[in-house]
Amino acid sequence: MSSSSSEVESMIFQLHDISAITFGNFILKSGISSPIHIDLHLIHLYPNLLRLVTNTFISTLPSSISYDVICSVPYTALSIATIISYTCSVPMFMRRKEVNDYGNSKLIEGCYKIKDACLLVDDLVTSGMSILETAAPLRTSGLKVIDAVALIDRQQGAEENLKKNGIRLHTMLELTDFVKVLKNKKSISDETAAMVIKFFEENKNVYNATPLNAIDRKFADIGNTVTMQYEGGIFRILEWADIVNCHIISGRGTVDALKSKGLPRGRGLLLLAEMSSADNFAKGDYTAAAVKIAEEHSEFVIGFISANPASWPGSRIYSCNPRSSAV
Ligand SMILES: O=c1ccn([C@@H]2O[C@H](COP(=O)(O)O)[C@@H](O)[C@H]2O)c(=O)[nH]1
Repeated sequence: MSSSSSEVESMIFQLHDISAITFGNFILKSGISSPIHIDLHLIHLYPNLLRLVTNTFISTLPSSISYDVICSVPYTALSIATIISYTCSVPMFMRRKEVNDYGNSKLIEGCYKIKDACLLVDDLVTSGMSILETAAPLRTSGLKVIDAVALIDRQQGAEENLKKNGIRLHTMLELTDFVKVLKNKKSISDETAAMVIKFFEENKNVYNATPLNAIDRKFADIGNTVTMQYEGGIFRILEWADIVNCHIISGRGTVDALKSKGLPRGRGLLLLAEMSSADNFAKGDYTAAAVKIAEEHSEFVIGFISANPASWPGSRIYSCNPRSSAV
């Protein structure tokens, strides 16, 4: 069974009525501002609408994809994924955004087997970053992540971004269709509709336009301390910094600790392999140790800070001069 256009239209009007579709000026996760915003978490307050949304989702799931387990992108899609799991009798597990200091401290909750094909479920995609942030720890845990489904596509680069990262995106509805339906029924003015359609025409790829945030924090302490420095304090670096850097003077525990927090969020790390100050100790065996640690953490360490990268093996993906302003 597939959803009729009248069911889809009814869903769009109800979403608009409960202010799950709003028009104004909103900053998105990708950093861009948008004249339209969708808040699908509101559907949890309206059981009939939740049923309509999840039925639409289930009836439009492509029959071509095969999967053993499903996992939601935290957290709005969690209830949608739960209902899909229940209705289709497919096991589900959950990926947390953060590991709690209490309880079982698990990042991934639920049953799965290594090499299981996992279908990711999201409510809405813009750049596709949330799906990638969810896929990274699952892949590290041995799951295959090849397909992702989302109810709404804002058509702003997610499909291309995910394809580059080996994930096929299947979406049910496009956000511009919402605008057209609301305009046709005079629920929004022609001017608002025209402004929003123009915005989408001019912002087709927010992923490529999104700048990375980096901080020259140079973490150096033991694991427990850098964990607190990374996620806590007044700066809450983990929340916003895509790339951080660290010394390896305390050993690989520093990198282990940063990775445990950063990798699930799709963050990256640069290791200080060399320094430029007179009489510094970051050379020879020290630099070689940095390379070894980087290789052991290759899914998280994206490169090095290095004074003379051409002079030693391993200055692979990205190397940045210690005096550079890039980090
Ligand atoms: O109108 C919107 C736009 C975005 N969201 C939330 O953002 C992520 C999707 O953004 P990506 O850039 O694809 O990561 C999605 O999970 C939404 O929760 C939104 O709610 N409404």
